[in-house]
Amino acid sequence: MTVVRIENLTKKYANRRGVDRLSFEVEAGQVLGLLGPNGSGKTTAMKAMTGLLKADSGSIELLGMDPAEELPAILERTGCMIETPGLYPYLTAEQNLALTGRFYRGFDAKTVGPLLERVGLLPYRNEKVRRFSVGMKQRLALAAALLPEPELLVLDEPTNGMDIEGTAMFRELLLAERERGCAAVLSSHLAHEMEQLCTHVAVLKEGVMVDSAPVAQVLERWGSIERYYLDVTHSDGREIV
Ligand SMILES: Nc1ncnc2c1ncn2[C@@H]1O[C@H](COP(=O)(O)OP(=O)(O)OP(=O)(O)O)[C@@H](O)[C@H]1O
Repeated sequence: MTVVRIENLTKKYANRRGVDRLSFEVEAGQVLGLLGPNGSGKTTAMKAMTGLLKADSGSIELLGMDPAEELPAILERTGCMIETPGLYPYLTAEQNLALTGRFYRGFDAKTVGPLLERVGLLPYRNEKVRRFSVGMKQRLALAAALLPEPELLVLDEPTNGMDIEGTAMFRELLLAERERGCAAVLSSHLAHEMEQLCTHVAVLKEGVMVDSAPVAQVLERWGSIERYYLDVTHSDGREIV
């Protein structure tokens, strides 16, 4: 099943930066990694595809639906973690998840404890989020994204600020979600992490997708995502490594 179908997605800010005619598809059980230098348009692409930003043109289909018409139905089945996590600082970790969970039909409050355990926050469940570190907030935002048992995850630099245990936890968790048939789009600057998590990668440069490929093919031809990335982003012949 095709979970994400994006065609010619364009979103330009007033300063003409943004993304230009992006096209990609993600099937159930696939994880697409967006790579690209700072400011290349990864966050903009993720915001535009999930309706956080209104696209200028192009077509977006998520879970077989058009977000312009059926955004609530899509969000019911989607977990998002884009830029600053939308957490309530004066509530505890547990209260945050219980409150966010109420937005999802069929939410069972009994799932909150196991979810906090999955992201390693069970010992902190009764602490207010305003005292959390950056990595702890990322862990909680990840738990919130998993609340709806998503069929689609959209994660912008999810391991930013996470410690080594956190990144290992994230890897196990995403691989389990992938195994379950969940589709994901994620961005990261960690090429090695992408190799472990993604089935496909796409490289953005100045708002344009300059290349995309299945990870297996990248590893076969380039040996690593880092080499592939450096090759396609510096294809003007300059030596970089
Ligand atoms: N609200 C905004 N108004 C104007 N320009 C913006 C806005 N948000 C982003 N941009 C510009 O759009 C371009 C793409 O930004 P975006 O945040 O999507 O990049 P990114 O690939 O996610 O970067 P990073 O790797 O640093 O997170 C950049 O040139 C940025 O300066």
